Amino acid sequence: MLLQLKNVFKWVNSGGQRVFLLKDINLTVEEGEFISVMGPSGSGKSTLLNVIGMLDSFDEGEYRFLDEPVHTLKEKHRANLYKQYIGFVFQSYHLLDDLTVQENLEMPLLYKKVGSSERKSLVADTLDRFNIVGKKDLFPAQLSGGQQQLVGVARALISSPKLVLADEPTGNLNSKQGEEIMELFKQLNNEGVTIIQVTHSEKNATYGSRIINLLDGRKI
Ligand SMILES: Nc1ncnc2c1ncn2[C@@H]1O[C@H](COP(=O)(O)OP(=O)(O)OP(=O)(O)O)[C@@H](O)[C@H]1O
Repeated sequence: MLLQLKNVFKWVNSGGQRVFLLKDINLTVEEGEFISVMGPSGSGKSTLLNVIGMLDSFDEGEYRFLDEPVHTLKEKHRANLYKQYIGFVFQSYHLLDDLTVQENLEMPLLYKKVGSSERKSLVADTLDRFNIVGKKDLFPAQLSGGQQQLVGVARALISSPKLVLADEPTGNLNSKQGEEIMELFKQLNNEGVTIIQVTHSEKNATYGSRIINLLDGRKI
C-alpha cells in the first residue's frame, strides 16, 4: 500500500457555518495504480490532490503515506516526505519566473540533495527526453503555454518520484501535445510509478486503471 486516507474531512468556516471541501473520504492507493479523479467543477478534486500531496492540511481523519502517519508529522518531516517521493504537475505551471528552464529543472534535485555532477547529467538527460535542449537558457515568460507545461511535467519527473500528482496536466496543451503527455504517463506507470491525475477528459481517464468520482466533496 502506498497511501491511505481514512474518514478525511476538510472544511472552511464561512459566516459561522462549516463549508465542507472534503467529506468523509476513504481511499487506499496501491503502488503502481493509475487513478483519475473526476467530477464537476468545485467538487473538491484539486483539494483532494493537494491533501494527498501534503500541500493542504485537513481537519479530521487520518492519512498514511508509506506507513508514515502524515496527520501527526511535524511540518519539516512532512515536507521531506513529499520532496522525496512526490512529483507535482500543476494546471498553472508554477515555474519559477526568475529561473531559466535548466534551473527550474534542477530545483527538485536540490531539494533531494542530489550532488552537482549527477544533477547536471539528470538535467541534460531530461532536456533531451523532452526535446527542450534549445530552451534551456530561456525564462518561463519566453516560452509558449504548451512549452511551459512541458517543462512543468519534466520538472515533476526529473527526480524519479514514486507518486506523480497531476492536476489537469494537459489543460493547456494542444491535442497532440496532450496525447504525448498521456503516453508518457502511461509509460511511467508501466515502469511502476503511481499516478493520480485530475481530469475532465473522458479520453485522458481511459489511460488510467481506476476512476474516483467526486461530488460536493464526497466520493460517489
Ligand atoms: N480555502 C478555501 N476557502 C473557501 N473555499 C474554498 C477554499 N478552497 C477551495 N474552496 C472551495 O471548495 C470547492 C472545491 O474546490 P476545488 O478547487 O477542490 O474543486 P475542483 O473540483 O478542483 O474544481 P475545478 O474543476 O473547477 O478545478 C470549491 O467550491 C472552492 O471554491
